[in-house]
Amino acid sequence: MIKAVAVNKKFEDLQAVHDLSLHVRKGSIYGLLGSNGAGKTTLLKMIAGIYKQDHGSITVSDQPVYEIPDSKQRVLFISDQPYFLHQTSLNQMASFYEEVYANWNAKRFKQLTSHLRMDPDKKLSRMSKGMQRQASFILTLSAMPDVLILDEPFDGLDPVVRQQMKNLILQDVADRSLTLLVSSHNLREMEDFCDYVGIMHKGTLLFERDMDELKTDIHKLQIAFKKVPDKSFLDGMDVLHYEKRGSVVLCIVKGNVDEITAYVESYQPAIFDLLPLTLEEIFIYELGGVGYEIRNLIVE
Ligand SMILES: Nc1ncnc2c1ncn2[C@@H]1O[C@H](COP(=O)(O)OP(=O)(O)OP(=O)(O)O)[C@@H](O)[C@H]1O
Repeated sequence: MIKAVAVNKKFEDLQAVHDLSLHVRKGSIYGLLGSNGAGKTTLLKMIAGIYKQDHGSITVSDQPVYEIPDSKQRVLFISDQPYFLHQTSLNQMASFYEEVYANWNAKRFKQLTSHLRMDPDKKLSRMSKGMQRQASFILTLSAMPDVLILDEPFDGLDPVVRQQMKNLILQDVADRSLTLLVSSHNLREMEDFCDYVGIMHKGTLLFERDMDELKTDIHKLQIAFKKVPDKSFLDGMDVLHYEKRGSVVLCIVKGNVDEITAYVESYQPAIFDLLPLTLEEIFIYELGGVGYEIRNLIVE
């Protein structure tokens, strides 16, 4: 659905996005994580057709977004700073959206406004930051996009509204295969919300993976032995990290659960636990030093 290939973007001397390729499948939720200044917003704006890339190609449903203005009907972007026309209310913005977006759904607009208990006649500039953000969601979801691009969308929302917004999005993903690309610093929130995750660092994509695969492919082993075997024990597994504390061995390994279990049990451990890792732990072990740097920056 969204394909970026070898994309570059420079601001004067600063290479904000460097040779970046990314693929978001239709009907999936792709979480773009990364430290401050990694280039997430720049990339999202290029995918939304707001900036033009210097090199490389960006397509949505095989059409180049920047060159084909019609794609702006289907690809909508909610920025981290909501923007509304001067002195307008939600109802007035809705009239504007109705003129611009061919798929505008007035019934949905009314339902969402009432569901979120928003006053549609109140001036948006007099609303709180969180309410303005909700107004952006209402307008954007009522325009019925095929692709929604969100830049740190949940910042400034209280936990109840945060969950309501996520539920609305999930409903559109399930009902009409909405494709979502969302940037965030909040690793824990993205862990539960996304199907795919990509990590940007200094303008490049370090890592792009399916969330389920990611979690089923890497494990933490805690093994207590009566007599700890020598280090050749590790040679039979793909070990990312190893620690020995007395008779207890702690390993982070990649691979198939059944194969790892059979291998460890052949050494007749006294106690053996195989545990899942959090997304945060996976980054740290998979990305080595960069993982530590990212963890410090992107976890709340
Ligand atoms: N319009 C611009 N003009 C000049 N430099 C820019 C512009 N927009 C972004 N940059 C620079 O490009 C780099 C990437 O910025 P970007 O906003 O894309 O990062 P980000 O990952 O979204 O960061 P954050 O998480 O802090 O929002 C930064 O060094 C930023 O200063």
